[in-house]
Amino acid sequence: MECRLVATHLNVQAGECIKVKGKILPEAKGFAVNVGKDRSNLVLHFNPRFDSHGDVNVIVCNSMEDGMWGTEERETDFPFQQGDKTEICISFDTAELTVKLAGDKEIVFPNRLGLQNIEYLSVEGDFAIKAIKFS
Ligand SMILES: C=CCO[C@@H]1O[C@H](CO)[C@@H](O[C@@H]2O[C@H](CO)[C@H](O)[C@H](OCc3cn(-c4n[nH]c(N)n4)nn3)[C@H]2O)[C@H](O)[C@H]1NC(C)=O
Repeated sequence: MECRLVATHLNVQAGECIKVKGKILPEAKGFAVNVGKDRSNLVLHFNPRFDSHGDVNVIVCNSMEDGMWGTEERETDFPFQQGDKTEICISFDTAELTVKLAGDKEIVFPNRLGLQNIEYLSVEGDFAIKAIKFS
């Protein structure tokens, strides 16, 4: 997937929120928002798939530790449409991450790495970023 943004040396604390706002491309196959310590240690790979890797309209969440993927968790309640504007808010504590989506939908994913702060953010794939907000 094409890398759209990489932010490093962040210091996002538990309870704070990372907001990613943008537009899903009209012919999107998928996009991903990754947060963690660095590119090889992701506490969350949040990957909506419209049609990629054999998945259609599925959100795949996973972690990565020392470059090795963990076990995927999949969500088929899919609140995204190709061509739409959308906003994703990621917050976390030492136990879990919460991803707030459109329509008051939430996805909770375990903080498998036990991270107490987030230093790394990347956005990949068919997504045109409008704004990134840390609050
Ligand atoms: C059925 C047997 C094989 O399982 C498939 O195995 C594929 C390869 O691992 C899985 O796709 C990967 O799933 C990952 C999340 O678990 C990622 O979405 C990965 O694509 C994005 C990606 C990121 N990165 C990456 N490397 N380093 C960093 N920071 N990012 N490398 N590839 C995808 O290529 C794919 O989701 C998985 N499918 C199932 C149903 O399990």
